[in-house]
Amino acid sequence: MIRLDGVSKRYPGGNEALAGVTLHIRRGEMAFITGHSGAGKSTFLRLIPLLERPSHGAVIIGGVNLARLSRRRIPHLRRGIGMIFQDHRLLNDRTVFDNVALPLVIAGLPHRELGRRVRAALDKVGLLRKERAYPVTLSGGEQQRVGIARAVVSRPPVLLADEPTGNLDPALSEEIMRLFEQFNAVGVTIVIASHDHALIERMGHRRITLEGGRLLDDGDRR
Ligand SMILES: Nc1ncnc2c1ncn2[C@@H]1O[C@H](COP(=O)(O)OP(=O)(O)OP(=O)(O)O)[C@@H](O)[C@H]1O
Repeated sequence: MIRLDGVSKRYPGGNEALAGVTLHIRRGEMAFITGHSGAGKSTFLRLIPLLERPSHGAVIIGGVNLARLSRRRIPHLRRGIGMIFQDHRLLNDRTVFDNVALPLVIAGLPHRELGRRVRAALDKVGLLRKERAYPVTLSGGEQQRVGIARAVVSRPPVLLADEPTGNLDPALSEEIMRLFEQFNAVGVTIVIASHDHALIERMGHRRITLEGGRLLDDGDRR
């Protein structure tokens, strides 16, 4: 599903953020990317929806080498990938409903269908009763769950999360991770960058460790 073949990434004027990374995350898998600050975790995630391009090597998503993807196919690639960020990036002047609806509005979904889909996504993250609330009135855990609802509302087959629990206490962090597991249980491929070793250990999924941009350890046991 997500294949990296000898991928290196050097930012202009910067050092090597990724160096010779080769790995395969299968369809329906749930994997954690871990490593110290600056190890290359965010860079790894950003290559998948083509927010960055590798300096060397190939990124292959669903059998498609992204280097050969035409510019007009990029929106299609991105529609298939839900992204979740540590700071959740919600629009504070819009309600929870409107935040979650945004990807569907951009995709031009008919209004009636939109309400049904937004409420289904809010229901999955347990926030149906908050649809009229504004993000600032919610707790940190609730805001993150709105971010997750927004990421899953168009039912993408892939979810990428960059430090989704970075601002949350241990109990809320575990709750968010269990939510990801529920999406994984219905077949969504999930990749989560996190430095919360204790939590990752408890979750017991594949753990991919980067160090200075290199693949230090790949917990792929298959
Ligand atoms: N846009 C950029 N321009 C230049 N250098 C960058 C850019 N983004 C990242 N880097 C550098 O690439 C390296 C890897 O960064 P990256 O953000 O991928 O690491 P990370 O493991 O996600 O770190 P953190 O846990 O702190 O977010 C770092 O040395 C960083 O400074």
